[in-house]
Amino acid sequence: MDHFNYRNGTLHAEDVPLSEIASAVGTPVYVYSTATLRRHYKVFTDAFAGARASVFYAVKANSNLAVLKTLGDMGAGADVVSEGELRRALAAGIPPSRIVFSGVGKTAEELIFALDTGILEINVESVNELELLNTVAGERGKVAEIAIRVNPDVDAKTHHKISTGKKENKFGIDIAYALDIFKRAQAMPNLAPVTVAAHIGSQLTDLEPYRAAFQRLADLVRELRAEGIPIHRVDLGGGLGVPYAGETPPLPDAYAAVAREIIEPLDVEMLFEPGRMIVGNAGILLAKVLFVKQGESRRFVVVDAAMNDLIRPAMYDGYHGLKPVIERPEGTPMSPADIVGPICESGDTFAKERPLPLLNDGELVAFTTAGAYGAVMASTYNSRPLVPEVLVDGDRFAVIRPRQTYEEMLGADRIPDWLSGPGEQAVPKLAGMSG
Ligand SMILES: Cc1ncc(COP(=O)(O)O)c(C=O)c1O
Ligand SMILES: N[C@@H](CCCC[NH3+])C(=O)O
Repeated sequence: MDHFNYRNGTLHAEDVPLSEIASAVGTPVYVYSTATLRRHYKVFTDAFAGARASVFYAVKANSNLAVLKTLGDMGAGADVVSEGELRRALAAGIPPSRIVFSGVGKTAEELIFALDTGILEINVESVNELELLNTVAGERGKVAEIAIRVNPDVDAKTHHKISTGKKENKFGIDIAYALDIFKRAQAMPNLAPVTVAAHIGSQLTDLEPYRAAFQRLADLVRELRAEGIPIHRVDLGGGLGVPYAGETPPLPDAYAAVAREIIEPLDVEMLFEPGRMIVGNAGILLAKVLFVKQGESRRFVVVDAAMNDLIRPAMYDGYHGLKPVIERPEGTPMSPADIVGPICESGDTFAKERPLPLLNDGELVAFTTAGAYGAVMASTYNSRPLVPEVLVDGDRFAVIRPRQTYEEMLGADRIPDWLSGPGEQAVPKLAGMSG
């Protein structure tokens, strides 16, 4: 359930007409609903009521500070995957004790920053990382509590680009090596391996892969304990899917029931890292139709948003619903249309042959379920400035990230002296050219 609904014939975010946001901020613009954010966080945490469970929101899904603060104020922790995300979580007021650091390739600088910050734990994903962390922790006179992320070799049955728990994926330590590697970690003077972690993929719509993975983790915990390694937390990752196109992902209650059934008997604290499930439906991308172009065989609707603003359709063939901001009466005839952006690539297509009502030049449309992996994956490809983000709360809204200006975008580049010296022409020489 979200809070983007038609009221008086026009699409609203909570109590604010989207047309009002477009007039104030322009398009394209991401719009998020506080009520949906809060609702989804609550539904997820309620599913674990009475359990020893904590939620570490996966910052990568939407890292805007206002979004982090909204969730952090409700008690959410943060799962971060870079120093940048760690700094964001801290800036939003999330205490270090509620932060975990995942990721397959952390730098020494990032590990040091995490240690100095005193976060809850670092999720280690390779032997080399164990050694590096042991060294840097030793240099700082610390014993770091760590999780070891294992790869349980389970097929998450999701898009291959976002599946992370199969042997052929780069993530975690093969579960077959886990016992040995936990023992090595245990023997390192500056590490305390206390957590078994896994994350098998994103946008899961089936509980069975979770069941299989959790079972393997539970077996591993028993094995580790039998070897004297005192595991007291299990980090079960994130990945719960959302309905983009009529999928019926498991509800948090059903997901929680599986986790509780398999993990609770171990008497450990359960850590969860949901991202998309919390923010996906809490955001839309509001855009304007520039031109409707009738080709010989296709109707193209060219909008002012593009793949640089929302890359999911181009990258994962991701589906996002499209709603005209002005509601159409029931029974309005539909005909297929391709929704495309202005970028010079055919991949800049949001939807192909999507049944849609007639759309008019200049009218507003909303791409739905764009709160997760939308703004965070934006780029300035084709020198299109990053689009703004707006947060709605009831009948008020605030710009939580302004539109990048052309000055900011161009000002980030530097022209070296040798191109801009007096009397020189700023034409780079081809490699290998003399003179
Ligand atoms: C380690 C880790 N935790 C949590 C998540 C959050 O995933 P999702 O947004 O699918 O819940 C991800 C991304 O898939 C991840 O890599
Ligand atoms: N970016 C992906 C999800 C990646 C999950 C990262 N762990 C998507 O939009 O579906």
